[in-house]
Amino acid sequence: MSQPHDTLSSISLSLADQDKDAFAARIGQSFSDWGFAIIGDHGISDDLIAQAEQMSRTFFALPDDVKRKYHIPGGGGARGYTPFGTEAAKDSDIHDLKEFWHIGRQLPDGHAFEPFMSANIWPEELDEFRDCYLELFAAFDKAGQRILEGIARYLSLEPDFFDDTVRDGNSILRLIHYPPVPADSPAVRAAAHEDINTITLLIGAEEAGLELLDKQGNWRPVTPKPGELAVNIGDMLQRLTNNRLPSTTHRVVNPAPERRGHSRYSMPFFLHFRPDYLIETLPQCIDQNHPDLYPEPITAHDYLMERLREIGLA
Ligand SMILES: O=C(O)CCC(=O)C(=O)O
Ligand SMILES: [Fe+2]
Repeated sequence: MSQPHDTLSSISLSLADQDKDAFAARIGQSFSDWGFAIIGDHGISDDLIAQAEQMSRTFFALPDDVKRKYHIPGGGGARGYTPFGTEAAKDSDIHDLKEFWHIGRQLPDGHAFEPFMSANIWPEELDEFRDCYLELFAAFDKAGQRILEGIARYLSLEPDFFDDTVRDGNSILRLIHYPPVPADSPAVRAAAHEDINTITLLIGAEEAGLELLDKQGNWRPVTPKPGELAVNIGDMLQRLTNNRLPSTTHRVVNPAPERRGHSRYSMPFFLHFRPDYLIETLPQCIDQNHPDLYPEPITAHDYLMERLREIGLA
């Protein structure tokens, strides 16, 4: 049962409805072995995914000057459009080969978290854009909550432990376009990095390229089937769990020569804690063999700011 599995196999989220403990054991094992899990039957409808993928293709096909109207200078890419050649991984001086759009949580007017979370902007060229991605945001939130319930059970926490920690959290839906890659490009689509947040749920990784760095130091392709999610642990959850659930380094490599002429589209949802949530090592994850690696608690917001500065986005 606790033997490390040698491949990343797909886990059905519907198992959580039939046998909560079995689901928790399987995803817990997958996350502790790999920092990743492939999740099927996640409840996000095929139609919604297809519409969202189509909308992303349509948006990124707009002329450059139209897209750039939605770039907020000095906004760190928190909302709206970030052009090709802006984001670089930590300690990297070569930019990733991608452009992206960020959608944040829609807070009701006057919400206490407004100072931490900018308002969304929407492209006026695409009528259904707002509704489509707000629906996808909500669907990701719901799937994420069910996955977090499994993680809570795995860690011997109350099953609803994470509900309050992520309520109205600073989560972000990112639409990414990786354009065709010239043969002589020195850069890669996305350089090796770790995600900063709690967990990430990704649609679109069936187009090859995503790789994780395993515990032996080898790069391994992450290959969900169409419609499945690739889910990974971020630095904030790694920190909360005293590294019991690792935030695994991953990257998106350039395609084989015959696919270089094709774009790649993906849609990660970075599920975040509430900005005021204090990330303080879980006592369940500290023992004699695992002393507390993070004796200084930090709020999710302060941690995020620290990390965004490192990648040139704050
Ligand atoms: O596009 C992908 O498959 C992964 C993207 C990613 O890792 C990220 O944006 O943090
Ligand atoms: Fe990532």
